[in-house]
Parts: sequence; structure tokens; C-alpha cells
Amino acid sequence: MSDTSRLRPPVTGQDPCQEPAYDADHPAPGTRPGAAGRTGTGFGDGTAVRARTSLAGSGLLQALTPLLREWLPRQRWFAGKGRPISGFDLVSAVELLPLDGRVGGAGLLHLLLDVNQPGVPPDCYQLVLGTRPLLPPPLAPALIGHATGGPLAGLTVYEALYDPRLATLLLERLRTPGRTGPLRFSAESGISIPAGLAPRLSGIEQSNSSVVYGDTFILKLFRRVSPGANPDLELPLALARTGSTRVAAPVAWVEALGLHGEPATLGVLQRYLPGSVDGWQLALAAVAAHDDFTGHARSLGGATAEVHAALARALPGATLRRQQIRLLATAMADRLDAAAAAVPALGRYAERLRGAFHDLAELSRSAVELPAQRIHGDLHLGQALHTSAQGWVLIDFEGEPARPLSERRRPQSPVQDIAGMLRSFDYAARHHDPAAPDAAAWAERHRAAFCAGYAERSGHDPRDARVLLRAYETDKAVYEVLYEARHRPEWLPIPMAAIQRLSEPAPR
Ligand SMILES: Nc1ncnc2c1ncn2[C@@H]1O[C@H](COP(=O)(O)OP(=O)(O)O)[C@@H](O)[C@H]1O
Ligand SMILES: O=P(O)(O)O[C@H]1O[C@H](CO)[C@@H](O[C@H]2O[C@H](CO)[C@@H](O)[C@H](O)[C@H]2O)[C@H](O)[C@H]1O
Repeated sequence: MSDTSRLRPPVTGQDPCQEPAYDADHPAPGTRPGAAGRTGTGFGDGTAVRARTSLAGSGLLQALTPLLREWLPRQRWFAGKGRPISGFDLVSAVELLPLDGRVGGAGLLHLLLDVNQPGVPPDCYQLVLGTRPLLPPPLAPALIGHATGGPLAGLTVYEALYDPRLATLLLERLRTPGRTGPLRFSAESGISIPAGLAPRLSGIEQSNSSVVYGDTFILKLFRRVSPGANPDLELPLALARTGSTRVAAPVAWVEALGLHGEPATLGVLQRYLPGSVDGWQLALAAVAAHDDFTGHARSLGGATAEVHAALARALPGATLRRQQIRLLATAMADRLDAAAAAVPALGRYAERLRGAFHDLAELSRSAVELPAQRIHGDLHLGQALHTSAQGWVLIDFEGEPARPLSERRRPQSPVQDIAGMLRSFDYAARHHDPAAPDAAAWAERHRAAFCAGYAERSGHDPRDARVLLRAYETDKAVYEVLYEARHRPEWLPIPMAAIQRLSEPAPR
């Protein structure tokens, strides 16, 4: 579809790609004015957004509430599982296509919604909803529910990304920079995005949702949204602009404006790497076939060093001084305490594990200063894609989604990323059998190859930062224990094997 005018709700007769800047008193065409009634805190105090939501006050939220209460907790990306939902607040609602389907048979609604749960601050989620009077059978898996009131009366509500027509429309909107209500669409200059690329929803269970367009681009829509630039746009964009080929270059993105302070990144369209295989799958295959994987591990170490060097050049860094090193050690110890309270199996190791954090705190007594810079933040084998043409490419620079955005955007020691990848080799070695007699040796060989590749490219062998590496590795293994206990209890023995190893006295 190359004609962008098909995005245009005929009510207004204006092309949303040409809209003027959004004005609270004169809402943009294609959105309906109304009082927001928003009280949530996901985007701060809410005052900035109050006049800018559309469709609020129209009964939209009341119509959606019973549907979302039932549907949301079943989504892989919903972080509030296990707690009741006490209600929703509308942060913004934008009708990208009229809901009654008078253009092309389907409506398209973009929502930012604060989800309220007792005892925790609200989280803001991005939903992209389709509406049709009747859902065609191929879209059955996308069903959210049948609405009975407000502007949705008599309509079926479903996940728009499943609908090729609506997914195509999103790409169309990204192709032309401009604003639609509080949504700002931007494109990297000098890159042309062709029209008519066939969309397909990525079937992989993820923290976010992605659509692949014609094996050329992949659009990732963030589900949990916070004010500020998402590092998964910020870092790949900075890297691509340095000419780095170790990332999938962003070509367009969408943000929400005026919600509270900084624009919030909602989605990124990046180059797709057709035929890529991720490092986790490659490593598992190598373990199963008893193949040597050290060449791959070494080149991955080199690629990681290249990314770190490019990030250090492209974005401001910092130095971790005494006080910050102490705070880092304290934060790690606090995370250990919290994890031990939640997972009793960790309890008996806790005292000895604390030694690693104690040693880190002791570093702060000497004159040591640690260089810090922007890093990947959640590096593991699944975040590295391999292609025969490009070698290793790192993806998903979001950082650990559970941590606040402000923390994820802070410069950190690059050793954190290295520790993450070293843990991943241990995971791969123990995936089939956590107690396999040759697992420790396999892991050690590949960890060494990764560090050697990193050292070759950077001139610094991460193994020389012994105390820091051990502290970060322990912190990551503790995180993994909690992660597995919550999400995949049958995987718990994998990080527990590391906990056992790391609780033994450190070789001096
Ligand atoms: N640029 C890309 N090219 C090819 N596949 C990709 C690309 N980016 C992501 N993917 C695929 O999508 C999956 C999920 O991507 P990721 O960025 O990790 O999303 P999430 O944050 O939702 O976990 C990856 O594991 C990979 O299989
Ligand atoms: O990929 P995400 O950003 O969602 O990261 C989370 O999930 C990962 C699992 O998918 C988890 O990684 C752990 O398991 C991996 C194997 O599945 C292994 O390679 C990693 O080393 C291990 O940490 C990650 O911790 C979590 O944040």
C-alpha cells in the first residue's frame, strides 16, 4: 500500500502525515477531544497529559475494562502477573483509523494505559487494537473480546498486529515523518522505506511485540512504556550512526509526546537480518553435537568489544568512584537478600556469596576508579544474532526491563555485559543436563574463548578485573535464580549450579 491517504479518516479530510504539532486546545485531526480523567502515576503526575488524550470521556475505558481485565494477565509481556488489576487509567487514545470501520472495514486504536495494581505504582502499557464488527476466522487468535458500550458498542476488539491490513498501515505511518495527536513518527534521514512490504507477526514469545515486513525490516513495539528514550532506540541509533555493523540499524521510530517531560519511545523499525540464527540456538546445537564452538565464542567476544568501544566513543561515559563502587556493592547485596527471601534454596549460600560483594566494596578503599559507559545491559547468547554475511550482530539494547529506565540509561562498567555472556555459556553447557560431568569444562573453554576474543579486540582482558567480574557474575546468577523460580522453575538447577560454584572461596 503506497497511498498514505488511506490512513486518513475521511471525517477530517486531512492527511495525518501533514498534521501540525499537537495542541491541547486544538486536538489533532483523527483524534477526538475530551477530558482524560487520568490519575495514574506511570507518566508522572499526569497533569501534562490531561488535556491531550482523546476519546476519553466517551465511555471507551469503561467498554474496554472488562475485556482487558481478562486478556491482559494472559499476555507474556504483562509484568504484573499474579496481582489483581484494580483498574485502568487512560494516558492517551488515538484513533488511527475510525473505529466503526468505515475506512477499509477495520478500525485502529492506539492506546497508552496505566494499569493499577494494589501495592505497586501503576505501569503504563502500549496497546494497538483493531476493531471490526466481525472477526474473520484467520484473525481468531487475535481476539481480545466483544465490546458492549461506548464508542466500541457492537464491535469486536482484537490485537491489531495480527491483521495484515492494520500492520501495513502502521508501516505506512512510519514511512512519513509527522504527528498524529501525541504520537510522533520519525525516520532516519537518507533511508527510504519501500511501501508494500508484506507484514508477518513474529511468533516468538517475547517481552515486546514485533512485526517483520518483507524480510527487510522488523518493527518492535514496546509494551511497558516509560517517559524517556528507550535504550533500544538510543543505543542502536548511536552505534549505526558511527557506521557500526554490529547492530540492526533503526530506520524509523514512534514516540509519545507531551505525556510527562521527555518523549517516550513506543516503537522502533530496524533492519531485519534474514537467515540469522541467535547465539543461544547455535550454542545448544554445538553442545548437542559435541562440536567445537570456541571460534564463535571468540568472535562474539571481539564483536562485544567493538560494540563497547563504539558506545564509549558515541555516548558520554563516567567514572565510578569510591562512593559509587560502594553503592554498587550494596545494591548487589540488597538484591541477594531480596532473592534469598523469595527463593529459599538460595538462603544457605547467601552468606558466602556476599563475599563477592564485600570484595567489591573493599575495592573502594583503594584508589581504584572504574571506567563506566553505556552498555548493552542484558547481554546473553539470545541477544546475539549470527549471519554468514555480517558475523555477530547484537540486538535488544533495552537493558533488564525490570529496572527503571533512568537506571538502565546510566553509564555502567562494561564488565556487567561480559559477566552476562559468561553466564550464558554456563547455561548452554547445562541446558540438557545441569549435572552433566563435562558441562563445567565446556563452559570454561567457551568463557575463556569469549574473553580472549574480547581482549584481542580491546586490549583489555576482562579476566584481569577479577573482583568486579566475580561480583557481576554473582549478581547475575542471583537474578537468574529469581527469574527461573518465577518463570521456568524446571530451569532453576542451572543458575543454582553457578550459585554453588560462586559460593566457594574465590581463587586468589
Ligand atoms: N534485526 C533483527 N533481524 C532478525 N531477527 C530479529 C531482529 N531483531 C529481533 N529479531 C528476532 O526477534 C526476537 C526478539 O527480539 P528482541 O529484540 O529480543 O525482542 P524482545 O525485547 O521482545 O525480547 C529475537 O530473538 C530474534 O529472533
Ligand atoms: O531476553 P530477555 O531480555 O527477555 O531476558 C530475560 O530472559 C532470558 C531468557 O529468555 C534470561 O536469560 C537466561 O536464560 C538464557 C537462556 O534462555 C541464558 O542464555 C541467559 O544467560 C540467562 O540469563 C534473562 O536473564 C532474562 O533477563
